[in-house]
Amino acid sequence: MRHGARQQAAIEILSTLENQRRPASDAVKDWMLSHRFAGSKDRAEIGDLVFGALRWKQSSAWRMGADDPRAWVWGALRWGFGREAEWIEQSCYDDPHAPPPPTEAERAALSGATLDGAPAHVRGDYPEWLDASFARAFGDARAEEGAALAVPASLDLRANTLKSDRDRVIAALGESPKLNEPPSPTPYASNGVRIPWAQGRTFPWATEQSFVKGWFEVQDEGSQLAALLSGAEPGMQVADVCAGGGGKTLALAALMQNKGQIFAHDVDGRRLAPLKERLDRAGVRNAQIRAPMRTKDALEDLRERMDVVFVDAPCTGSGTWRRSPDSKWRLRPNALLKRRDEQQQALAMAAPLVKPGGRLMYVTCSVLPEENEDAVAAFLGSYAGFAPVGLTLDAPHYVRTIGVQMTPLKTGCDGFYVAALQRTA
Ligand SMILES: C[S@@+](CC[C@H](N)C(=O)[O-])C[C@H]1O[C@@H](n2cnc3c(N)ncnc32)[C@H](O)[C@@H]1O
Repeated sequence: MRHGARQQAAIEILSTLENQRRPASDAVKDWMLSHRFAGSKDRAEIGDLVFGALRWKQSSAWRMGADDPRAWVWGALRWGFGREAEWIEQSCYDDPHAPPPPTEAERAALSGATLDGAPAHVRGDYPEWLDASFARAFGDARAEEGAALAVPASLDLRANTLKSDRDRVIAALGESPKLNEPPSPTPYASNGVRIPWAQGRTFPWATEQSFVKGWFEVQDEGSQLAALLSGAEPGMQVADVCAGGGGKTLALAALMQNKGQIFAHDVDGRRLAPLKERLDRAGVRNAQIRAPMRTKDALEDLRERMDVVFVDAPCTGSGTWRRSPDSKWRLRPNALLKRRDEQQQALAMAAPLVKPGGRLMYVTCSVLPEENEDAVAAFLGSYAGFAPVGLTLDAPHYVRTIGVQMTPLKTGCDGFYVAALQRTA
């Protein structure tokens, strides 16, 4: 396929999404299945175009003066991926399968449109209904913060110190012919490895020998820093009560060096399914998976015994919009309300497990104050015996009334919020 045909494919995929509330990745997959002639390079570039269109949808619509898939795709090409207006126009003339060439108005927009006078939610490509939340979180920097949440993200890995170390992971991956350049250390997390985003390329990390041997896990640097901030150490008793697929469990277990005990639980037992295999591959020997039980509290015997209880709370995921740009447009106010309820339930489940003097960690991959410092304040309002603890984060971040906030703009990782509470009574 030539560039024009790829643009047309992206426009078609985005048009089908217009009437359906489903993940863009599903629509891309469906299109690929029904267009078997598309090669791997086509697939990668069409995927980038679809996601790019969604990343910068509002700012593209503003600049192009039209809010439709054609405007979003060309907006992404022009201002997201930096293609010249002439290149875009020429790609339409070169190819019978391309979209009709730009009109006079479109040509003028592609060569000279700006975001002058656009409101913050348009400049920052985030939903208008979240403007008050973004203003609370970031004030005048909200458009810039939103824009940084729209840019494609690097692939971050965590070297697993139970089996390897960062230098060995970098050396092993550096030999891969599938990478343009060797990976580098992430700037703040001690075991982080970063593979920069490259247009039209996805790195098939799961087939790397070093992955199969358990040398690394895929984990954003912000998530690694959240685990480090917990203070989990060898010999401790730790409960990860929102363990899901176990990204944090694995990071916490590595910090514990197989000494002490880590308990992984989730209210949804199905989410724990991949964990056993992941723990085995990573060489973790001190983890117990505690699936929920129908008639009994699966965590009953852990009450008041834990040094650290980690709540990686269910949230909107607004801090990960770089990785799933369509989710920002699918998010609705009632989903935020639901997540806020779940956050209080998760904290209520976690609190009784903390021993006196122990720590309750509350973490989200969100930038919205409602599910971050507000959630912690609401918990503190109804539970006596916990007090916020200051956190030392050696990376640029926002300090909140309680806890710390990392963002792509400030910290260079996904938007993670972390708070630590100590049990005082
Ligand atoms: C952010 S995800 C966890 C991700 C995981 N810790 C990781 O690092 O891979 C949040 C988890 O909280 C769980 N959870 C806990 N309490 C919940 C509640 N009351 N309602 C919904 N989900 C809840 C969800 O099932 C989900 O697996």
